[in-house]
Amino acid sequence: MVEGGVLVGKAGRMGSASCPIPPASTSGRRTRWRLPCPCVPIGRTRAHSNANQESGGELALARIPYHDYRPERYDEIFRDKVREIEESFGSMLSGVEVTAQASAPTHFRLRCRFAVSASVDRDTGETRLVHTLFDRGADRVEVSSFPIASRQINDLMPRLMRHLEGLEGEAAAQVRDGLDAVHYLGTMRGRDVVVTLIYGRPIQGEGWKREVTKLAEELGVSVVGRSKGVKLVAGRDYVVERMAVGGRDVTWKQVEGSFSNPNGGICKDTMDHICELCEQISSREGREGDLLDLYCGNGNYTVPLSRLFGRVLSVEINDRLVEAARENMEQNGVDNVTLVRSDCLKFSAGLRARAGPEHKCASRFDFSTILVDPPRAGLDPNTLEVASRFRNVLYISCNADTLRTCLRALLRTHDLRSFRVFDHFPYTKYSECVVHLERKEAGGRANRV
Ligand SMILES: C[S@@+](CC[C@H](N)C(=O)[O-])C[C@H]1O[C@@H](n2cnc3c(N)ncnc32)[C@H](O)[C@@H]1O
Repeated sequence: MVEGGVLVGKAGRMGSASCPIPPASTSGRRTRWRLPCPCVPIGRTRAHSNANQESGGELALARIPYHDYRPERYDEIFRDKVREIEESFGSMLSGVEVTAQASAPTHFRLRCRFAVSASVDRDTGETRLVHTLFDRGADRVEVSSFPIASRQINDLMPRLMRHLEGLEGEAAAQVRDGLDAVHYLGTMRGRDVVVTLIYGRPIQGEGWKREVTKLAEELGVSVVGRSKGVKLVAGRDYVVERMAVGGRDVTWKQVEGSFSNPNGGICKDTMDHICELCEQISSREGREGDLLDLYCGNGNYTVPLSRLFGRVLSVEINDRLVEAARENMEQNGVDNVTLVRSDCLKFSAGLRARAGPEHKCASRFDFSTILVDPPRAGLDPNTLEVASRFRNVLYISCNADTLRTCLRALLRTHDLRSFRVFDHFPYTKYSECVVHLERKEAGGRANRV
């Protein structure tokens, strides 16, 4: 996957005992480079020297995500992934056709993280800044291009490094020195990008901002600087995504440093699919029930779904995401959503016990459907019990293992209606599964929570 990936040595700090390259002057133009540095110069890589043991580069690539990047075999890799998922769910899927949504095989990621390393060219002696990937304690692998990332990010990567290399004096001291890592957050359309520079030393407000503003203007991006306990912003600390979902335009803000879906195209496909399921639910039931929306993040699903339900109660724990969700509702003219900042574990415990402020809040709704999009750990027992009372359960899962456990529990009260696999994370073992379950005695029991 790491096209032209070159092993550049163990992650180390310049001047540290583990690093043989001193923080030396490289030329009159560039003075000191105070960066985490590679121990093995480009061109003399450990991968090459180990070539007789392992095929070049694979030793290190195996430890980083997406090591299985083979776009020419994408269809086959995805088919295998879907087959494995189907097999692992076994009889739970009986009577239901599993459908699958493939990703674009390249340029699908809208957020990426890299370490930054200094690398000395063996031939010219020039010090270059490079993006690297590594797992804790493992060798760093130089990334010369990153074809799983969007074209926009690929275009920015070398421009950012060349800009940083060219800094001198105060600008170099403020912006380049002590830079450990760089994160990119982009969008499907437009050129909205936030670049986050992560430092291993304190950054100072005015000086850093002055120098970084020039960089931001030249590259046409926003820049966030982070060091321990400090966050500085030149421009904006969010991007605005725009998409047509379920035939309507929606826009939403995705904040730097908080969760957003990495694969924009597949995120849109997932949204379209969930809107379709909800349209089927409301046309079948002939009424607009309410929606309980747990783990709502920045409200990217909430916005398009809000028009398909009478009212929506959405819960999210992260302050910044709740704030972004609030703005996203406003921006899209949504006025039937109640947003609650709360821990879903606590919220569900209150609903299960039918007591406390959570129960009081929820009892004002007439729910037909619950949508859950939890982290990899899946649903806790309280949420599972609460979900079992709903006529319709829509479960978005990024971990087939925890989904399997939860599905086993839910199938006691519900029938599986649909199961669709979305390849949010091509070339990894992970994918997103969207499952629709309907209560066995549908229409019989009210969904009072
Ligand atoms: C897989 S993300 C889904 C977010 C959103 N649906 C989206 O697609 O962007 C899971 C979300 O759950 C939130 N979260 C994690 N643990 C939580 C908890 N205990 N209570 C409430 N929200 C939680 C995270 O902040 C994150 O926004």
